[in-house]
Amino acid sequence: MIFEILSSAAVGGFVGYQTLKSRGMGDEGKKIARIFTNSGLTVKENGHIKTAHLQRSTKKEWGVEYAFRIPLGLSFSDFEKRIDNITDGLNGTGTFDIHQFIKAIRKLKITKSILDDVKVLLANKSVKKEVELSYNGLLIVRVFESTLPERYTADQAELEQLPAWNIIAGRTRDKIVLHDFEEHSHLIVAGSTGYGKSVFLKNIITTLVHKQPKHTRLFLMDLKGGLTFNRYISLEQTKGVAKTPEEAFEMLESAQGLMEERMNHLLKNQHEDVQEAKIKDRFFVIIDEAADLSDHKECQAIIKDIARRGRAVGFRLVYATQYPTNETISSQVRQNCSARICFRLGTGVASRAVLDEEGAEKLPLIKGRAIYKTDRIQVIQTPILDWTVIEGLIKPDGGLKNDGKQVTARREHTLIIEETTLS
Ligand SMILES: Nc1ncnc2c1ncn2[C@@H]1O[C@H](COP(=O)(O)OP(=O)(O)OP(=O)(O)O)[C@@H](O)[C@H]1O
Repeated sequence: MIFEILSSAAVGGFVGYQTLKSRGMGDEGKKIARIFTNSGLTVKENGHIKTAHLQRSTKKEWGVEYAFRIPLGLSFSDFEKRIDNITDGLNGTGTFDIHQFIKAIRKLKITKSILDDVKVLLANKSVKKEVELSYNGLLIVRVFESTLPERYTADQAELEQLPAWNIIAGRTRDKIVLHDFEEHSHLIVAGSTGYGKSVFLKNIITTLVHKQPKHTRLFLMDLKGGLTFNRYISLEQTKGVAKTPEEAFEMLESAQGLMEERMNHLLKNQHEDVQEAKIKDRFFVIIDEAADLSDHKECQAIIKDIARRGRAVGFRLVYATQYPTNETISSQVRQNCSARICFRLGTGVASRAVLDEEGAEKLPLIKGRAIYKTDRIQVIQTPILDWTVIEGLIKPDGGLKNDGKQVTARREHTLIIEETTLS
């Protein structure tokens, strides 16, 4: 089950116009307990009806965190199922803050559209708070005063601070979430068309190339025609860009050959993995629209092999698709991808094919809004890297702005696979 769930109803609300003053923290805590009781989250003990008991409430920058003790006989998932009751209860008319509303009205500029602006304020006056639930021995209810941003533009300073082999997965309301390719070697990226998969893949490539120019090696496969990776073709880190299943097969065979070579090297030197062997190079096999390879048995066999054996030898698989099903994402790939990033999907069935649970179909219609799943689940806004930022990191002609490296000449053919040495 999803540990943290956002109330999509609250997205887009005029959250800036309300504060906790409408109800004190104590009142709100009691109100949440009442919502629990009224929505049936109770047990009967010694003739008394009991629900979760409020242990503490803590004011945070982003809102208030409440910790409840769950009574024996109820579980976290019982409460999770009532997320909508909690959210709706907190956003009912009872939370309407007249003072804040008047303040908001005063802030309005007197223009022709003032009547419309007031209507919007009225329509949104009770759509304010977002709620997340999690469990750490206590039931944690986080009530947010601010919504997730609808756009998050990562800047160069943020990229510079990233630890090695980390990329920015996105941001929540209160923090930036990183994806660490050393910890979670393989990643599934899924989502309906137009919600941000390609932008996310570019974010991965740009960050890796910028941060680890000497040690990043890229096998790029774009079965949608090659446009996604167009600007990366000439990078010296790019070992090739495949655009058809045939080219992808050739590239995958080459990647598998290198993987085998590394495996033998580690075996010969009695190392368990690249970290222990202090081998710095990492090979990223990035496939955009991987569903187009799902019928290609030979490609599938190699992809599964990379997913299964790649981690120890420094191979990282990024498997992106807009058509997630049990057929397009094989069970071997799913089992070996300990991280998944899932943009909005059309159905709960599709969501289950990526996340092993529903949830992606309930994400709001916001580009870049995604569920990031590792050992926990977080709803994030993925970064959008402006081309000006990318071009600040990667020269337009394909060379890198790193260490005064030589600019690699643009290649004639897209599929060029080079030999490499262990380092
Ligand atoms: N993180 C983001 N934040 C804000 N807007 C975004 C974000 N990611 C993508 N977008 C917007 O959505 C558009 C489509 O994104 P993108 O090309 O990544 O979609 P896609 O999922 O790869 O779609 P397709 O599968 O059809 O290629 C982008 O051009 C951009 O305007």
